[in-house]
This record gives sequence, C-alpha cells and structure tokens, in this order.
Amino acid sequence: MIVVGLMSGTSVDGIDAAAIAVSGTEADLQVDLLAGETYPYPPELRDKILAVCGGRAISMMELGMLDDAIAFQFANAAQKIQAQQPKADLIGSHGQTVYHRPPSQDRLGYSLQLGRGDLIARLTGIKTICNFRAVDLALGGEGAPLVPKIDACLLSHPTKSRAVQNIGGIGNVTFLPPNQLSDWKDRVWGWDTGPGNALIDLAVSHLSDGSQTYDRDGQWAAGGTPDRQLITKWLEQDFFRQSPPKSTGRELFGQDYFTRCWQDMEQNNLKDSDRLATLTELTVASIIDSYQRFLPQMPDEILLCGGGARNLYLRQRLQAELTSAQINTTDEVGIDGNFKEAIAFAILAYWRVLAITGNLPQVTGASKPALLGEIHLVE
Ligand SMILES: Nc1ncnc2c1ncn2[C@@H]1O[C@H](COP(=O)(O)OP(=O)(O)OP(=O)(O)O)[C@@H](O)[C@H]1O
Ligand SMILES: CC(=O)N[C@H]1[C@@H]2OC[C@@H](O2)[C@@H](O)[C@@H]1O[C@H](C)C(=O)O
Repeated sequence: MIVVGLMSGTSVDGIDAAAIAVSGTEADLQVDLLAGETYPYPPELRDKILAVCGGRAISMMELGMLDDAIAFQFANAAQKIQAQQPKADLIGSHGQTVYHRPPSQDRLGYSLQLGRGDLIARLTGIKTICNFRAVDLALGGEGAPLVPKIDACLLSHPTKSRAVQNIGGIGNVTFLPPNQLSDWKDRVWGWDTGPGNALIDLAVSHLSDGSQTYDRDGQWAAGGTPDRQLITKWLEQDFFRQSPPKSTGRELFGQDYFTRCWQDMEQNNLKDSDRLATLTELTVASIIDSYQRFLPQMPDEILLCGGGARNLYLRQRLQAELTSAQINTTDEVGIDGNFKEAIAFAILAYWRVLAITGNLPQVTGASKPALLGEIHLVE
C-alpha cells in the first residue's frame, strides 16, 4: 500500500511529508521511503500557530479559520509529495499540536491537533486518518509518545539495547531491549525527556531579532561554555523527576519557561554563546538524567533522529557525557531521521485500516492497546 504521512511537531517549522510503500503487519513490517520533504509554513501562519501555542486567546471563529488554514497546508503537502509517485491509497495526518495537557490524578489528559482530516480527505480525494491521540487520552493515557511501537517494529536489534532519541522541539525516547529476549516487547519503554530544540530556537530568535530561527549545527553554542550550576538547578524541576508515563509540550517548555531561564542566565552574567551552550546542555543533561533515572540499564547504542540530530555540538556533548553508548543516527540503520515521525503516522494510518493497535499502554499509561485515529472517507 502507498501511504502519505504528514506531521508538524512542536518546532512548528513546517510540515514533514513522507510517501511510503508499506507491507506486512508488525514483526514483518516493511517500509520503503519513496519521497520525503519538509514544506515550511508561510511565516504569518507559523507566527499565528506559535502565538496560540503560547496561550494567546482566540475566538471560535479564528480557531475555525486556523484549523482550515492548517488543513489546506497539510493537503497541499500531501499533493506535492505525490508528484512523480504512484497515487497514495491513504493519508495519515498527525496535524498540528496547539495544546497538550497530560493527564493528572483527577482528570484525563487533553491534546488538540488542528488540520481537520475531513477537509484533507476532500481536498486530496484520498481516505485520511487523523486525530491519533484522542483514543489513548480517553483511555487515561498521555496520548504521547505514539512512535515507540513503530520504533520497536523497525529499529530493534537482536543483541544490542537501543535508545531511539528524537530531538525535535521536545525530546522523546524509545528504549528497545535486545529483540532476541523472549519478553523484549513487554520491556519497550518511552517518554518525553523534556526540551529538545524549543528553548535553543527561542534563544536564537531572540538574539538575532528574528533573523535566524535555529543554531545551525550548534555553531553558536560551540563557542560558549555551559553554566553547570544552572543546569543542576533547572533539573530539580518536577517534570524531570516525575516517573514515566510522561509527556510534555510548549505549554511547559515554551516562552514563559524560556523567559525564566533567560533571567537566571542574565543574573549569572552569561555571554550570548554561553547562554546557547547552557540551553543546549539542558537538553543533553535532561536526556542523560532521564536515562539514568528511569531506564532499566544504559543503552548500548543511541540512535538520534529529528532536527536536533543535526546539531553537531549537541551530539558531541551527548557523546562526551555518555561514553558507554555508541551514538549514531537512525539514518545509519536505514530510517531517515528527518522523516521518521511522518513515516510513523503513515504506518499508524496503515495499522488503523488493518485494525492493528498503535499505542503501547506501558508507554502512554492508557488502560489498553487501541486502534488509533479517525477515518475520513471520500465518497
Ligand atoms: N542543521 C541543524 N543544526 C541544528 N539544529 C537543527 C538543524 N536542522 C534542524 N535543526 C533543529 O531541528 C528543529 C526541527 O526539528 P524537527 O522537525 O524534528 O522538530 P518537530 O518535529 O517540529 O518537533 P517534535 O518532534 O517535538 O514534534 C529546528 O527547529 C531546529 O531547531
Ligand atoms: C502532543 C504532541 O504533539 N507530542 C509530540 C511532541 O513531539 C515530540 C514529543 O512531543 C512526542 O511526545 C510527540 O510526538 C511524537 C511524534 C510521538 O507521539 O511519538
């Protein structure tokens, strides 16, 4: 089956689109990436989405308009990625997260992804699955991360334990024990590790008056020195100490959090490059700290993916602190790390039509595995 996967994450940089040829079910899942592309949002739309993610109040009318504007962009991305490809049988669209509230003791979680699937189906003429997180949330789960079951099918190794570490706006990990162990599937774990690039991007944007949006290859941070005292202080925050299941978003690691970090760094008289090095170190330290706290063992190998995998300074810092693990990227084992999430939502859509469950309850905390996503048919 040919499936298009569409995803826009917490960096809000644009829509990642992947066209895949997929066959098999779970253990025998076969995926071939036919095309992958990122289609940036028009700047005004990106600004609007970031403002809404940052808590700006909008009317119901504006919400409707934003939902449709995002659906149009997603449908466009689906059309473009199919150029010179066989027509897709199915689209899996994650949509754009604009609000994510993890569950707490007294209430269910809630997560809102815009870019309605019925409009994408209508505009493309292709059956579309969307709203993947809703069922898991209704079953008491976090609704995220949903990629771990796909990581387990595509990236486990017979003898090595692996941590698949996505570094997008937010970071998240999937731990895969060696798959030669009979019960390895029950011991797959995953959670959000904390900030990925979100705070680094905010700092670069602030320091460059909006002319740059990210620290290319980590060059700016590489000229600085992290402030370890601040890292220790910041890591005391509840989110880092909380045991999985856990998920997060720009609601926690967004503009307000960034402003507090900035004030701390101002007080310590850090120069610009030191500030970037310190925010980058928070991503590094929060990843390592969460492995040490919550993994059954440190992984033999770490496979990086997401835009942060291209931040060379971040990668060097991770390797320097984690000498026991070999750090590679998912590209080196056959999965393009820029499009892994888009591929994942194509597979989740494929599983939905095959009636295969997509969430891992031990990861999200949902009460049971479930078929994820709403189906929008084209008459
Ligand atoms: N060459 C590079 N050097 C440094 N950072 C980079 C580079 N390329 C991309 N990035 C970072 O990666 C980010 C985009 O990553 P990605 O597309 O994986 O995030 P996302 O999917 O939006 O987030 P999430 O996985 O949290 O949903 C950019 O905002 C930027 O910070
Ligand atoms: C609510 C939401 O959109 N969460 C994203 C985000 O981006 C990374 C991390 O936070 C992860 O939990 C999730 O995405 C991936 C694709 C997932 O569900 O596995």
